Amino acid sequence: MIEFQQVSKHFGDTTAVDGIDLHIGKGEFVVLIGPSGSGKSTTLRMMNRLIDCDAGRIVFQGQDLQTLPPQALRLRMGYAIQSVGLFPHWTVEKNIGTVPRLLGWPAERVHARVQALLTLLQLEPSQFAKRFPDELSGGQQQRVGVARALAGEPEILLMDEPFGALDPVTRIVLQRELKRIHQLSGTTVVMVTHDIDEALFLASRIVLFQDGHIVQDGAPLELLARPANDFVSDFLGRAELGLKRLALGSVRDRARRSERARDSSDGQPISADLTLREALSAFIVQGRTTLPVVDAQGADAGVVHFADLLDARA
Ligand SMILES: Nc1ncnc2c1ncn2[C@@H]1O[C@H](COP(=O)(O)OP(=O)(O)OP(=O)(O)O)[C@@H](O)[C@H]1O
Repeated sequence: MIEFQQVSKHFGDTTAVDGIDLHIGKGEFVVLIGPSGSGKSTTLRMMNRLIDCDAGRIVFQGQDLQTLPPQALRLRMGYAIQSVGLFPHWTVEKNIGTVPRLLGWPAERVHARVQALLTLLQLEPSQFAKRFPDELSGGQQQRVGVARALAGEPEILLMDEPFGALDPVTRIVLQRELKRIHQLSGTTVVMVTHDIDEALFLASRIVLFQDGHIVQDGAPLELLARPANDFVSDFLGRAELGLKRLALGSVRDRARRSERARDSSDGQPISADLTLREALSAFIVQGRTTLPVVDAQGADAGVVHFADLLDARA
């Protein structure tokens, strides 16, 4: 899909990105993370040529990026940023339809796409399509920003701190939506974030930057189980590595289906959808070492034991 070969970028005396190699495959959800100033945004902006690299080569869908005109390239790539950047004098509908119109889609197709995206992002079209950006909350504006980035059916979705300015509750709701959209659409996503829990929740792969270099690149569990060095452990939160690992697993995978709770004296049932970290919390709150499990419909789904959390698999 997109490949960086020994790519560097300098701003005067500053080396923002220093000879990185990175290959992002179709359908991946890659999160770029690292301390402030480590080169994440520069790397992302080189993908849609908001910034051009000054050494190395970037190949997109088999073609050298330098041979692709930036305007045409950006119509093939969705881009969502923290400040959203909606056009203030355009309705939500017109904002979301920007790229499809530029691509020359017929009006009915643009309209249908906008309606579908509003629904996907849980903004009721009859309520929101005709509103202007200043008639929306911050979270709703972010949703419109994500819908606009997805509107032209991009080959790749680039996101720079898309949920940065949101309160923690709205942020988690939007993370869940983005995860669902990624699973449904299979769109390749590259996202920059500062939030390690957001990265662990969303990423199929995490790329950790330090001083313009990639220090580690792998699946979330791989980073947590085998951090490459002390910097990686510290960045992931050394004291909480175990808890973060638990957050990657779900009760569904550990429940003993053949066991059954006798009655409510065996504890308050927990949902099979909970993470193992949430289950740990439930064990502590209820003061028990086994808990009944129920599925999304509330039906009996077995029992989970405290000891099952210690299983090294996630
Ligand atoms: N347009 C620019 N002009 C000069 N220096 C720049 C420019 N853009 C980035 N830099 C420098 O390049 C380095 C990498 O910046 P970049 O924005 O890629 O980091 P980042 O990891 O995204 O940081 P943050 O998390 O703070 O957004 C920093 O030292 C930054 O000051």
